[in-house]
Amino acid sequence: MNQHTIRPELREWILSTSRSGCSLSDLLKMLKDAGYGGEQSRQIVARVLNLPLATVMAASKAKAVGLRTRHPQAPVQTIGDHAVRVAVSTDAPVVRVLENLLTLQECDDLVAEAKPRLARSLTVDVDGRHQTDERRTSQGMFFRIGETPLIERIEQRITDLLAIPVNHGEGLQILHYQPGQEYEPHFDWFNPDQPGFSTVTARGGQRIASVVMYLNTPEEGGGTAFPRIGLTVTAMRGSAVYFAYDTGDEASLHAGLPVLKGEKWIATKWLRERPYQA
Ligand SMILES: O=C(O)CCC(=O)C(=O)O
Ligand SMILES: [Fe+2]
Repeated sequence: MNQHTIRPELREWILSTSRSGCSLSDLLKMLKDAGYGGEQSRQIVARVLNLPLATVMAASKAKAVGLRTRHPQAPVQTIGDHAVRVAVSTDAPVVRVLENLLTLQECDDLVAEAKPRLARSLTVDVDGRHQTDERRTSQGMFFRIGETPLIERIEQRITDLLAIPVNHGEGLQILHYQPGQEYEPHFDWFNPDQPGFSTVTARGGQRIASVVMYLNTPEEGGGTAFPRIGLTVTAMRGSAVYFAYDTGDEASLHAGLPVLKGEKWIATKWLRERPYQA
C-alpha cells in the first residue's frame, strides 16, 4: 500500500482514536469491521502511528484478553470494617456462598429504594389502563452505577471483594418474585452462536461473573439451584451467591427455584470482562 492512498479523514480518525486510549488490537478490529483487510489495516496503522510493522503485527495476533474476578477465599473476607463469610466453595463451576455480603439494613433499604420504581414501570407499561400484570412484578428494575450512596457503597464492596473495577459492572438489577414465579435454568454468559451476540457484547465484552444477593428470606422455596452439580443455595436475607464462568461453561447453569410461599427479592450484579460504563 502506498502512503498517498491513506485518506486524510482516515488518518485523522486513527490518530484521534489512538490518542483517546484505544488499544492497537481494538483499532485493528474496528478497521476490519469497517471493511479493511487485515494486511491493509496493519499497514495503514503502522504508517499513520509511525510504528514498526512487527509491533502492529503482534497486536493483531494478541487476543484481546479481558479481566477476571478474584474468587473470595474462605473463611472470611474483610472489606474495611465489613466481614463477609465465605460459607461454601465449589471449583467447577466456581461458586461461593457469601454470608453477610449485605447488612440486613442494606437489604431493607435496597428494597425500599427499588419498590416505587417497580410500581412506576408498571403504570408506564399499561398505558393508562391501570391494569396489573402479575408477571411484570418479577421483571424488576435497574439502578444506574453509583446512583445512590447505598448503591455506591454496595458496588464498592463488590469491587473490593472481587478485585474488579466498578465500571466493569452492569447496573444493579432488582428482581421481585411472587409465589409460583421462578427464573428458569439459564447461563448468564452470552452465547456467541446467538444472533445479537456482537450487539450485547459490543460494550464491556462478555460477562464473566455474577453476584446474586438475597434481600429477604422467602418463607419457602426460591433458592438458587446449580443443577449440574446438585447444589441449591438457600435464599437468605443478607447472603449472596457469587459464581464465575468462561464463555460456554455449561456447569454454570443455574435457576431461581419457584417461590413456594412468601416472596423473594434479589439484587443481581453482572460483571463484564471489559469496562461497561463510559
Ligand atoms: O433468582 C435467582 O436465584 C437467580 C437469579 C439469576 O440467575 C440472575 O439474576 O441471573
Ligand atoms: Fe442468572
